[in-house]
Amino acid sequence: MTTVRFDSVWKRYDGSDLVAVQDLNLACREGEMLALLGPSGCGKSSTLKMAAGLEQVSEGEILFGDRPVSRLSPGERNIAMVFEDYGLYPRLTVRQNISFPLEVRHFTKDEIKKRVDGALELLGLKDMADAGVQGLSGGAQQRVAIGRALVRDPELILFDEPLSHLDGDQKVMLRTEIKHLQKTRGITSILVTHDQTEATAMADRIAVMRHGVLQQVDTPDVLYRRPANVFVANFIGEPPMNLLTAQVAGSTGGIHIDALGETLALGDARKRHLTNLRHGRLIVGARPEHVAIMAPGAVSQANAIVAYREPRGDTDSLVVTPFGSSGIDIRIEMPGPGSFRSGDKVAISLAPENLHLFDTETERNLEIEP
Ligand SMILES: Nc1ncnc2c1ncn2[C@@H]1O[C@H](COP(=O)(O)OP(=O)(O)OP(=O)(O)O)[C@@H](O)[C@H]1O
Repeated sequence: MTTVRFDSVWKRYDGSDLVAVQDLNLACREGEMLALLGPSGCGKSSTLKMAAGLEQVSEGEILFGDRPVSRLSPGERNIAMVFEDYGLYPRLTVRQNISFPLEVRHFTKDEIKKRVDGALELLGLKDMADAGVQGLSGGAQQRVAIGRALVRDPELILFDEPLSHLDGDQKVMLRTEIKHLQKTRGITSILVTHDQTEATAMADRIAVMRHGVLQQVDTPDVLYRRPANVFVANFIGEPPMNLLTAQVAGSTGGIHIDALGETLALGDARKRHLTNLRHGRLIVGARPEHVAIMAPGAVSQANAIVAYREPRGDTDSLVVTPFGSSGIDIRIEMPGPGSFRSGDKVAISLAPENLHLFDTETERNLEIEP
C-alpha cells in the first residue's frame, strides 16, 4: 500500500504539438480508489501509463510514498495492472494465469499454492480453476485478471477501463466486487474510466480531466453538489445539469432567467458573487430533479410544453420546452409514474437555493474560490 503523487507532471508525445497532460498536481491517498474520469483524449490513459512506467514523464515527478518513481522501469514499481481486454494468457488455465506472476518471481511452490488458492476462493473461481480461460465469460476472465493482480500483493493496482468490454449485468456485478475487494484489501488503486456511473459507483474520489487539464478532484457527492465549473457540472450527473443563460436584474441582486422570463431572488450571502460579471451575464445550472413542474392553475400559469416523456418505472424523465424560447430544452426528473404527457402545457419553476451560478467567460462556479 502506498500513496501516489503527481507533482507538476506534464506529458508531451514525441512528434506531437499537443500537450496530453498539463501540469498535473494530484494525489491518490493510501488505500483509496481514485478514478480518472473524462471524455476520450482528456489525458487519463497517459496519466495512468506514466504511473505504470509504460510512458515517460515529460516534466515533473511521480512519487509512490516518498519514493520518486519516474525513472524506474515498470518492473521496479511493484504495481499491478488490470486492462480492459483482460490481458490473459489464452492457452493457460485459470490457475496457471493467476500463478504466472508468482512463478516468474520464483516464489516457492507452497507459497504459490497458498496465494493462488486464496485468490480463487476470494474471486469465486475455485470451480473453474483448471478450465482454460478462453471459454470463460468476459466477467469471469476479468476476475481472473484481478486475481492475477491481487496475488502479488502489489503496492498499487491500476485499472484501465476494466469493465468496458462487459455487458450490463456483469458490469454491475463486477464493479461491486472490485470495490469490495479493493476496500477489504485496502489496496491503493487508480481507475481510468470515461463512464461517470462507473466512477461514481467505485471510486472514493474522482479526478475529472479535460484536454489534459485536471478540472476538479473530490468525492462523487461534492462533484455533484458543488461542481467547480460548467464542464464538471455537465459531465457529472445523468441526465446532465440544465444550463441556462441569465442576467443580473438591476441592483436587487436577483437573476433573470432568459428562457423562463422569470426573475429569482438570491439571498444576500450569494448576491456578492454576482459583482464584476461582464455585462451582468451569467450561466445558471439546475439539476433535472430540482426543476419543479406543476399543472397550470390559479397560482401558476403555463410557461412550457412537455416535448417528451420517458417513463422509467419509479421515475419519469421529461423534456420540456419553455414558451417563446427557441431551441432550449429543460430536462426534468420526477417521481414516476407521473401524469404529464407529451403536448401538456405545464408550469415549471426553479428554486434559487438549488441553482448553481457560473461565470459566462471563464465557466467557473462563481461560489467556489479558484
Ligand atoms: N502514443 C501517442 N502519441 C501521440 N499522441 C498520443 C499518444 N497517446 C495519446 N496521445 C494523445 O494524447 C492525448 C491524450 O490521450 P489519452 O489516451 O491519454 O486520453 P484518454 O482520455 O485516455 O482517451 P481515451 O479514453 O480515448 O484513451 C490525445 O490527444 C491523444 O491523441
